[in-house]
Amino acid sequence: MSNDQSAMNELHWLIDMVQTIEVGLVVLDKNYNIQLWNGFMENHSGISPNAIKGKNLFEQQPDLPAEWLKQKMESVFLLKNRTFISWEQRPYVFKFKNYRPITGRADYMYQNITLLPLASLTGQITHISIIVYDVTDVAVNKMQLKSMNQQLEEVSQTDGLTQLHNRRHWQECMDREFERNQRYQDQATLVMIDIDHFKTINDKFGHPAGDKVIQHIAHLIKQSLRETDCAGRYGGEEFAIVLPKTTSADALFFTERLRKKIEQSEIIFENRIIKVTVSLGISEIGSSTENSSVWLSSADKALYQAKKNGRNQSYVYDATTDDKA
Ligand SMILES: Nc1nc2c(ncn2[C@@H]2O[C@H](COP(=O)(O)OP(=O)(O)OP(=O)(O)O)[C@@H](O)[C@H]2O)c(=O)[nH]1
Repeated sequence: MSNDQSAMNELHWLIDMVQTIEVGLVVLDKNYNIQLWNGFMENHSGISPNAIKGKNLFEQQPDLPAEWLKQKMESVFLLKNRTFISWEQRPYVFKFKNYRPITGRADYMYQNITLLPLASLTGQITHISIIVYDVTDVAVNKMQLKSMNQQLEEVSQTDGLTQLHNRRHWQECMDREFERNQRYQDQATLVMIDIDHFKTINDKFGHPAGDKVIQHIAHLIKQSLRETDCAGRYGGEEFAIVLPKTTSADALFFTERLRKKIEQSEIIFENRIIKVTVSLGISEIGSSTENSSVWLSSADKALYQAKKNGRNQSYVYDATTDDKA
């Protein structure tokens, strides 16, 4: 075979490969007129190379992000460097429908794109190539994994019975708020809530009824919170709330409103009416609150005092009478 024949064969093979490869290939001149549009592009756009050749890309594909893409291509022409566009930066450039059955959850094909400067025989950059990779499978897998990790993280931070933060995560919230408070010299108050005579409820109505009472209280707590408040189930029938930017006087308004709401509410369990009350301990960060453990224990002392004073009430921690509490 002569050299000429061999070169012709190679060219023929290359053209065949360009047409059938599972990657989109487009060549444009400086005016964005299409010089090459391979089989992949035809299959996904429904437009044949013959129909589109010589025509302006942006007129033929009106869904393209024209200004943004032109800017990218201008810099490729200017700097003579290739540019890479990831699906994470922009899910797709060409709006091609996704037909893959496994990745049926994605409406459009996710794409990685390379913009490649093409030099003429004289070394000038006269054309640009757009290479389109279908990365729908990778993108969908990655997004599924991310959403599963988010769900796992949420589950690991949530109390199963009440959907409030669990103790560990709530404690992280409290530590963070304490540190923020120390840095900005702000106000913050901690509230501990305990259901009164809960053992009696369990004994009288049974453990499932007790669980329903816990859920009911958690629901009323959630209803009363602001976006920035952080509430958790601290123990069996004990709840804890961090109220950022709140003084103990303001917290007392909050706890009394919540306490009355709980007192006035009823839980129906197997056609029986259960009524409960709660006791609440309040502690604002003050000069003697050395660390978050001290903050927590002062709210606990206030709660103890509320119980001691007869239950169904709020009690504000007072550092000056701490010994007596
Ligand atoms: N149903 C149910 N009961 C729980 C759960 N966790 C803890 N308890 C029960 O809660 C009761 C707590 O009782 P105590 O700590 O003695 O206090 P109390 O009866 O609430 O009385 P005071 O707090 O002094 O008003 C115990 O009987 C625990 O078994 C839970 O998840 N579900």
